[in-house]
Amino acid sequence: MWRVPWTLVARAARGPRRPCTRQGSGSSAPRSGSTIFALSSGQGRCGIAVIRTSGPASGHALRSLTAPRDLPPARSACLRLLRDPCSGEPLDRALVLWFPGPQSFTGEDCAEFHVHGGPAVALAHVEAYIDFGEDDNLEEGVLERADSQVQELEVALGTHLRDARRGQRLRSGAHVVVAGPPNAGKSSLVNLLSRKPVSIVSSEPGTTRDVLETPVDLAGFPALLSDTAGLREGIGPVEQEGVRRARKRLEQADLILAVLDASDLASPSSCNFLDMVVSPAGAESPNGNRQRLLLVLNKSDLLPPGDPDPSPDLPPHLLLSCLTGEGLDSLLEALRKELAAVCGDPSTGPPLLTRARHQHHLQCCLDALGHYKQAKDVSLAAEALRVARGHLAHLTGGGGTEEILDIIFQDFCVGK
Ligand SMILES: Nc1nc2c(ncn2[C@@H]2O[C@H](COP(=O)(O)OP(=O)(O)OP(=O)(O)O)[C@@H](O)[C@H]2O)c(=O)[nH]1
Ligand SMILES: [K+]
Ligand SMILES: [Mg+2]
Repeated sequence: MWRVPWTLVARAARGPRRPCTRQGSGSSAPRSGSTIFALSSGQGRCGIAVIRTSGPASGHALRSLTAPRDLPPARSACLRLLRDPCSGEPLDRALVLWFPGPQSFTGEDCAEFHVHGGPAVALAHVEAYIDFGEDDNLEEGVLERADSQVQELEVALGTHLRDARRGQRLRSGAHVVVAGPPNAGKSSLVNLLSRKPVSIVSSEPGTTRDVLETPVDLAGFPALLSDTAGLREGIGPVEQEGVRRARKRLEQADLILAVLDASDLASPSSCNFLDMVVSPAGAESPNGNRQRLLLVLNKSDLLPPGDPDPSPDLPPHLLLSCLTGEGLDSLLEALRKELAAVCGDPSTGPPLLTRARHQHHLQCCLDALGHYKQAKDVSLAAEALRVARGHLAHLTGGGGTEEILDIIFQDFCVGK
């Protein structure tokens, strides 16, 4: 909910339906051609919402909402009082920007409105009830409205917080663990993906004994790639420790790259790895998550020609030859899809919380909203909202006491 109704910007962008009687608006009728408008800030509730218009009526929309002042200088942010173009009623004090075409993102005339919203308006409703509850002018259902807005805010914050880990992965890198039986070509794959000789490669099974980490750019995503010891039983104490560490690393993986030797799928170590690592990853864990895993059948160059898939019964898999590089492009494409899901794709998904500070304040805000719901007394409920607002203000810098009083007088016509 914004203090400037969205529909008003829409109406202004379409041009006036009936003549405005306000004096000195200076607004000229829009030129022909359609003007579009959209909320261009992120999804969900926010302290400031940005509404953008593009098209010939943008200048008209901006002029009529900021009348009697004229258009701000091009491409400079200006603070303006926004008013309902017809009634002249003040709506919000907002930052506005004017981008005359063709020097704009779209090439057309564009305008931006940075308007207030969010917690100050939820909180103002409750405070109005406390301070002016006896007032006949106070609208019915104010508290019910506040309750439902708190509920919406809770849902939106919960969604953002669940995204937090994805944001952290995007910043610090997803943990991608390469695992498989001895000699499957795990180290060869790590070297291929990191484009440098990170791990020793040899024909001797049990070459890699410890976890070897290397930061890499995997299909455009930052990742921490770990090479691990081949998983097998009946070995000496040093290799056993390597296997223990490999298993531990597998538990922490955001994505497992499971490597098998395509020419050796029937061996006990391959079967054992399929049973112990690959099959369980397909099953849902008690918390409803699935371990992400890409199954790679390496050494495809050793397969007899004309036998494209050595094992159609296996779970979905990719064929690869680290020796020839065949299948690498398909693997990178599969990695890109998996990592976009793990890290979140910043170009398409909701805004990601990449900072621990953001996460902390959003969690505290969510806790305070929980206290609001439990509060038996309306003053305690308002105090909980004040705390919630304080945490959000750390992120947005808005929603002060004056702003709240402003909304009380504006929305509820009290004291008049
Ligand atoms: N033909 C063929 N040989 C490969 C391929 N990839 C790896 N190799 C060979 O397979 C052997 C084992 O490779 P590594 O990369 O050391 O295998 P690993 O899984 O790391 O082995 P451990 O660390 O001992 O568990 C080496 O001789 C590699 O040259 C491939 O695609 N084709
Ligand atoms: K080896
Ligand atoms: Mg190795």
